[in-house]
Amino acid sequence: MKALFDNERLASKGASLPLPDAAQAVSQVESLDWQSITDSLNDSGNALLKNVLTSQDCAALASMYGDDGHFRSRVVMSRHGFGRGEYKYFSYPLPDILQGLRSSLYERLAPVANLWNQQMGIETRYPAKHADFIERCHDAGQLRPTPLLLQYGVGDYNCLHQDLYGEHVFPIQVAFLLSEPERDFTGGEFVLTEQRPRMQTRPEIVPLRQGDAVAFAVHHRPVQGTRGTYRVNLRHGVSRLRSGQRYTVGVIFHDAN
Ligand SMILES: O=C(O)CCC(=O)C(=O)O
Ligand SMILES: [Fe+2]
Repeated sequence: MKALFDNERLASKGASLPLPDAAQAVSQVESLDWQSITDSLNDSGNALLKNVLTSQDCAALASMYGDDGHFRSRVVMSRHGFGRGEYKYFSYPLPDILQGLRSSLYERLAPVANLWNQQMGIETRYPAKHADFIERCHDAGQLRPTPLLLQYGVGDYNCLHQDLYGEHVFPIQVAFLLSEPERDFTGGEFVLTEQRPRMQTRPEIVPLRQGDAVAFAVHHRPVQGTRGTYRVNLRHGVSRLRSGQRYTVGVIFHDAN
């Protein structure tokens, strides 16, 4: 339980650890097996990205929670019926590690997003570079950064939802687990549901460890059926924490109105 108390102490004091270096995290992203991640996204709408962040990166990111200089706003989930727990949206400029992860992940995911749109008969195509997609968001008035840091304590949970913030949507997002299951917290599973036309909803738990990430569909994805392609509707959330404290970083590629 030591790490938990360290996190708690840091968060409550508002002390941040030294900022992690972006270069190592980006090279970790680049060394992942993107063919198998792409296959997993196409087959099941989500993919596990193992060991992207070191435990030091995770501790440094979680410790930012107490330092309001990094954030543009704070949301207490129970006030909005979103669940229980809270989160803060980062402000621009993002910490280097998040800026680096956001653009390197985008470059790998954009081809998958383009294939999905083609299969779903959606005309939108995504440029190769994240900066060009962000310019499209900003030109449409979606100016506010969406990457966020979430904090859960005992009894907290995140209701099933979709992170849509305006007309422009990048259809895949990524969440990083900063805490270690069974050591720092119990419960608190990352949950995905997939609603298929005229069928019952399919649940899935993604078994994340500290430093892992999950890439998943924001709202729809194509599924190949016997009579052609159909669209399924996805939501994600977090089951109730039974004990401890859990931090995550969410990387959403579109900006918000
Ligand atoms: O805390 C989590 O695992 C889920 C976070 C989330 O909703 C998001 O990253 O959009
Ligand atoms: Fe979310």
